[in-house]
Amino acid sequence: MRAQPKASHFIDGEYVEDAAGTVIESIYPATGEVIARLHAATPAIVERAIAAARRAQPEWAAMSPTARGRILKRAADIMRERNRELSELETLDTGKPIQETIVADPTSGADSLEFFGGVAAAALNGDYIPLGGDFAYTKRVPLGVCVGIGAWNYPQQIACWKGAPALVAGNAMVFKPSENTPLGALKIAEILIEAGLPKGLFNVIQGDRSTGPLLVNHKDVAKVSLTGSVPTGRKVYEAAAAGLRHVTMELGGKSPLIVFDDADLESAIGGAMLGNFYSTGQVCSNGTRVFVQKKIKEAFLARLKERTEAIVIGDPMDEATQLGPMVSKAQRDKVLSYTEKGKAEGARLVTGGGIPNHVSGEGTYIQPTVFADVTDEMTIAREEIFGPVMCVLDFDDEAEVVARANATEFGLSAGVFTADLTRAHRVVDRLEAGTLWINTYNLCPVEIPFGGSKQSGFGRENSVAALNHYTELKTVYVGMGPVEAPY
Ligand SMILES: NC(=O)c1ccc[n+]([C@@H]2O[C@H](COP(=O)([O-])OP(=O)(O)OC[C@H]3O[C@@H](n4cnc5c(N)ncnc54)[C@H](O)[C@@H]3O)[C@@H](O)[C@H]2O)c1
Ligand SMILES: C[N+](C)(C)CC=O
Ligand SMILES: [K+]
Repeated sequence: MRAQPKASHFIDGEYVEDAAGTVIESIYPATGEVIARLHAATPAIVERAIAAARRAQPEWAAMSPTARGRILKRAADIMRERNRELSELETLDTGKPIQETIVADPTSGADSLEFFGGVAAAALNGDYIPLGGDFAYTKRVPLGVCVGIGAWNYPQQIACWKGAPALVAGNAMVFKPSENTPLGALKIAEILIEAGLPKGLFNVIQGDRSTGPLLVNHKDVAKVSLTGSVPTGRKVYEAAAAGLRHVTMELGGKSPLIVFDDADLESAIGGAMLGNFYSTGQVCSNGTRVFVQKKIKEAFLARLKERTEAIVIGDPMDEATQLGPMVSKAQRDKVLSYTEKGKAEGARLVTGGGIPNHVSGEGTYIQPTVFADVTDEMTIAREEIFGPVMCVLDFDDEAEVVARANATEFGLSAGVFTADLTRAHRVVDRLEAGTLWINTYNLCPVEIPFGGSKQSGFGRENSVAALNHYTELKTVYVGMGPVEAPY
């Protein structure tokens, strides 16, 4: 098997196997080939990982932030040196085209390690609070053992987006990747050790929805950060609440992307395509409800159809390929069931809607799909599809579109394309979402906070804001005079 790691788990600085765990296979979605066969963590493996994290954490927390950051920055450098190898692994594990992984996946992970490594020295300070003669100060202290649970769309990025802030703040982490994409996180764990991270601080264990609860319910776990769907988020939040554990929830969405008739048409279409077809539509923040103002609707659709039909679908390892397969057959079937629902509920199919002929076979390919004349009540306009399916809705005026854009339980992201900057800022101010874009879409550099509101979750990843979610404040009041008691 061409991507078989040394063993399933990485605990306390080394690869560990326990063949008693149920088998997890990583399948290369382009061909159906099994590229690695691993085992889910048994309860004994979970215990071992959490015990290792617990043992290693206090000494790590006692180091200076600068010293911790130096190790993360070294790991970032190693990731960049091995970008090709890591990108190929990410492509094998996810099916995403190498054209994307080579610029977006390990690179974004390295950005996170570099950013948190760099800001640590300045961003973990406390405050001094003068109180007349007395004073107080605050310390920003780590939480302890943190659990990270990942989705399958950005395996290496997710491992780093959770691992980097957790580690630099002085925590230890046990990370469980998605059972669909188990490989990338193991490489990150290896690289961190090579960069000088003491053993036990970043552990990776494999498993599925039955393994997750063993971590979330564990008495020694202080925090859980999940990237996943809303239903999983509810379960994990509930389990974490029983132990009063901290949580960060990066969940799903059905984000609006609003195109006003004064927008630059090519840019708006490009933004809408990136926000629906990148990573074969498997992006949480995608702008899947594209609201186009009526005057430009037909021009928008005609050009969108032309550009969509020119997308190169094929072998993900070919540099020319722009759209790879979906991560799994189950996910493709789910997406196809939505395209059928779209047709049945009366949406106009502009392009796509099925499986492309020239790359069929075992590969889980799907056509990039555009529906027009979508109405707010249709299933495809309400539920997260998580595939390359764009819904185009039309609107007359600003107040109407803002109300309709907000009429969803989700609140991850939103976008506005317009030449009128006053309107752009007014509209984003009214949109209910955690991350918003004006005249672009889906850009998530590490410098800016990312996360959702409403049912899309809470807590933020990236930027200095993420450190607040991996630390808590300790307040110290210092009395400087005699204690005056009334008795
Ligand atoms: N907001 C974000 O940053 C973001 C990023 C990527 C994906 N997503 C969302 O993730 C979803 C797709 O990913 P997915 O299908 O892997 O999601 P999922 O919810 O099925 O699984 C996510 C992870 O949770 C684990 N899990 C499942 N049930 C669990 C439980 N009861 N306790 C603990 N862990 C459990 C899974 O094994 C997996 O590792 C989409 O909804 C997408 O929008 C969100
Ligand atoms: C965070 N992001 C948008 C890169 C990937 C979410 O699925
Ligand atoms: K896979």
